[in-house]
Amino acid sequence: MAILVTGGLGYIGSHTVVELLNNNFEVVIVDDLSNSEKFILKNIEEITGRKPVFYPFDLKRRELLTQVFDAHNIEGCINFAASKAVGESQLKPVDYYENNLFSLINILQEFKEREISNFIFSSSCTVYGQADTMPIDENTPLKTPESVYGKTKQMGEEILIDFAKAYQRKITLLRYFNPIGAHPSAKIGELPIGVPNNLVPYVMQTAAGIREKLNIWGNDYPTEDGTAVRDYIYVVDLAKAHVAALKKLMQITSDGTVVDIYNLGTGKGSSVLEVVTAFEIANHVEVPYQVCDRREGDITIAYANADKAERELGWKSETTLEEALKTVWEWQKYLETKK
Ligand SMILES: NC(=O)c1ccc[n+]([C@@H]2O[C@H](COP(=O)([O-])OP(=O)(O)OC[C@H]3O[C@@H](n4cnc5c(N)ncnc54)[C@H](O)[C@@H]3O)[C@@H](O)[C@H]2O)c1
Ligand SMILES: O=c1ccn([C@@H]2O[C@H](COP(=O)(O)OP(=O)(O)O[C@H]3O[C@H](CO)[C@H](O)[C@H](O)[C@H]3O)[C@@H](O)[C@H]2O)c(=O)[nH]1
Repeated sequence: MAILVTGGLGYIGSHTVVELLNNNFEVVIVDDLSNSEKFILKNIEEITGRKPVFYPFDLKRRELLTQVFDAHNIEGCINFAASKAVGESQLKPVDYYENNLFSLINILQEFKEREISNFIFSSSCTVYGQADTMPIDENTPLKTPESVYGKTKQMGEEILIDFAKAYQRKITLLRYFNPIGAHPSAKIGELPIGVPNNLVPYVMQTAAGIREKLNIWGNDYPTEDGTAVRDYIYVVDLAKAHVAALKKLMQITSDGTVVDIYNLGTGKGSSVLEVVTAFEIANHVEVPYQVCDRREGDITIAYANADKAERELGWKSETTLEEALKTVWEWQKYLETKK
């Protein structure tokens, strides 16, 4: 019996594969390497001493996916594979809908035909938009996301709920807040391909001298220091939540529909300036910055109420912001050795 992990060589996927292997799951990865690199597979093997099965192809190729389901006894899927750049999604909407939704539908067709259950979906707190109250729990009303990327997440959730209801299957939607950090071994982390859009990779590259200055997008928000607030969750903690969610889903033996939804965050909001300062203190480096206009589409504040995950999955975030930011710097040093 094996778990299919799509996008398993990507940032969150690779950390989750490590946790799955450490928990003795058999893992089958499908990843087309569109936003990841093959050396991550070797490093996963070095960290865990175990070898996941790996297929390098695009999930939109249904016939290849069918062969994977024929070859392995798949009993569940964690679906990370998706395109995730918010700005790019506005410029290439059709490509984003195609990649994020066709991939999902192809997997669900296999599930449907083979009576497989246990599906875990990577969703995002972007489905809440700018929530009216903080912290954000799972009952906070959803808003139409600003970006095409966000819409693919909301549509993905709806497709999965309909799938679970119609075919009596078990699904879990995990809404991540802002994942950061790298594995303590510094052998896997977020690959900086091109100019980073996200805060922490940009901070990392600025500290390393790859970027001259961090642009802080706005200091006129109605927050304590004027910069926007997010909930930064350590990626290894996030990976562990997937294992907990999968175990819970697999333990449910009764036939029938199960739709579980969990917010995964720390419960604590940090401003952009707080992240910059924490990075400097944790790593004894300087992060030069300048304040610029707000970035279009950004919200003011988002942080999670993750009590439901603690109650029902026995999971909670354990790593502090400073600890997580230390692993970011170790990862940057590792990347320099690979040049
Ligand atoms: N990183 C975040 O801030 C964040 C926040 C919320 C939700 N998410 C979601 O979590 C998931 C994982 O994010 P990540 O940060 O690890 O991204 P990532 O880009 O590092 O990983 C995604 C992986 O999927 C692969 N992939 C993409 N399209 C594919 C396809 N059609 N066929 C096969 N492989 C394909 C890529 O090569 C990559 O390795 C995504 O669904 C993302 O939308 C991420
Ligand atoms: O160079 C930068 C990059 C970011 N920021 C600021 O840092 C904060 C965090 O920005 P990120 O881009 O790291 O994260 P977002 O919260 O904007 O978006 C991320 O989290 C979302 C969920 O809320 C989606 O999942 C999305 O895919 C993912 O990129 C924002 O206030 C942003 O304006 C800067 O000031 N400078």
